[in-house]
Amino acid sequence: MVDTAQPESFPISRRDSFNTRDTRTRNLKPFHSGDIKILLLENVSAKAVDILKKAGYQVEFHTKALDNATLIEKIKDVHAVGLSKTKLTEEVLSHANKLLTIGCFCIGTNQVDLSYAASRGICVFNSPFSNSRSVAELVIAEIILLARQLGDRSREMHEGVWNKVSKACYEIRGKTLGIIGYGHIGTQLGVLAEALGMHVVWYDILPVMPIGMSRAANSLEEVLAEADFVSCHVPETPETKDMIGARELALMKPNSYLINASRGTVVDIDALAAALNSGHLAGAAVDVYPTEPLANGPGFESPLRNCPNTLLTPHIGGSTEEAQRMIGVEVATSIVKYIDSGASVNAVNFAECDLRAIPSTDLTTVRIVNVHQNVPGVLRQINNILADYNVNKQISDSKGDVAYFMADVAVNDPKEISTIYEQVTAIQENIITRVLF
Ligand SMILES: NC(=O)c1ccc[n+]([C@@H]2O[C@H](COP(=O)([O-])OP(=O)(O)OC[C@H]3O[C@@H](n4cnc5c(N)ncnc54)[C@H](O)[C@@H]3O)[C@@H](O)[C@H]2O)c1
Ligand SMILES: O=C(O)CC[C@@H](O)C(=O)O
Repeated sequence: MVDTAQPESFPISRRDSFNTRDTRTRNLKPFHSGDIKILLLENVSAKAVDILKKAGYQVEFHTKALDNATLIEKIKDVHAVGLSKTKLTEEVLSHANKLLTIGCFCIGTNQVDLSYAASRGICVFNSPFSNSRSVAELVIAEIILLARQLGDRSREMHEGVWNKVSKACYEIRGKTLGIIGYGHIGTQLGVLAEALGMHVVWYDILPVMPIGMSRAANSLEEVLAEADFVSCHVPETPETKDMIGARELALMKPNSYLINASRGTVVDIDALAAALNSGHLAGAAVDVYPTEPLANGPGFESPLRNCPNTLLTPHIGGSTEEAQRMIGVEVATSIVKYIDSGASVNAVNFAECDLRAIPSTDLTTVRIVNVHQNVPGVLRQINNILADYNVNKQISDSKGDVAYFMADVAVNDPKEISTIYEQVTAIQENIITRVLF
């Protein structure tokens, strides 16, 4: 496979080009930083822009998503893309000639074709829990708003209608919260709900330790039958598609409430609208939709518009200053570490590998970073190439069909860097090879 990922400033052949800025460990770089181009979409945090610029990269920043044609044009020439909801399908990624890494500045990674990206040697990072607390706090607010019908009361007041009622308005103390998906967000939510006096019952496909007084249910159905409020916190997978449909809504207690701040595919929206309009459910809060607009503005359509006691928010579960700042730092740092030193720790579609840093006194060691097809015999070929060198350390791991390899190799003459690079790149199963020094 042809490797076009090595920036044009590679290879160099002068020993004085070894980077020795750090006094204790070498900062590895195979290229002039200015060659590295980063495309940032959808207004990712200014913190991320700072980190990527400080790394010396060229950063192109967009506040909004790009249309598909523009995205395809731009992705041809960049080494990293940062996004939140933009879809990077196989079709889009097939145009990426230089792309090394994708940063999802969010938790969900369902917008990227992860396995196709891996097959092209593109390492994808996300921020697995930086916005979990923000989502959990929003859901807590929604539980209280629904129980008190605050959405409807506020709308009526804005329309000039005074409507003081207490009928079917409740405290949440002593009520049962059912959590579907007891992961980062589900567990945070459970802790907050218990602090407000709620009972918590949850369902997860994994055997997770219950936190506080919460209790694991044996099935989804058990949660639906018991809970006054049901809140979904599962990822988008084939198994979670329409996980809450007409059957599941019918199993929920009369006058209970449904909350979905996970993914729009998890709840059948038409069935939910029917359950609200019939009065079976007393209310719902929805933050995510099967299809979502790419830009702010009018024109949002949904069968849920005008349903009674229904809170609709524009996918803002993780939209707080705190969360966006933390996500910006975490994902931008992962991108820099991957580009500059090959570390794939926290990758979602790659084996996670890292090697300890090279001491600043060691001016002869280079780092070989290689992505290859995970088939027998490739490591033997790589190690045959490295056989005449002193390999200080190496690591290899695989995920599915793709394997990742890193080795720190002492070279006698910087000219050998190009030789190693060319030989490893020539291996038939090679996907991407980089030499960092
Ligand atoms: N609204 C927002 O702005 C917003 C913000 C962050 C995350 N999210 C969404 O919330 C989802 C959950 O986030 P998280 O950080 O808690 O993820 P997580 O991976 O920590 O937890 C998800 C949990 O769901 C469980 N699960 C998976 N499939 C299941 C199934 N079929 N039935 C029951 N449980 C199942 C998993 O075992 C896991 O424990 C994310 O995948 C993302 O799509 C939305
Ligand atoms: O804020 C966003 O764009 C995405 C938030 C959320 O859905 C996530 O997956 O982290």
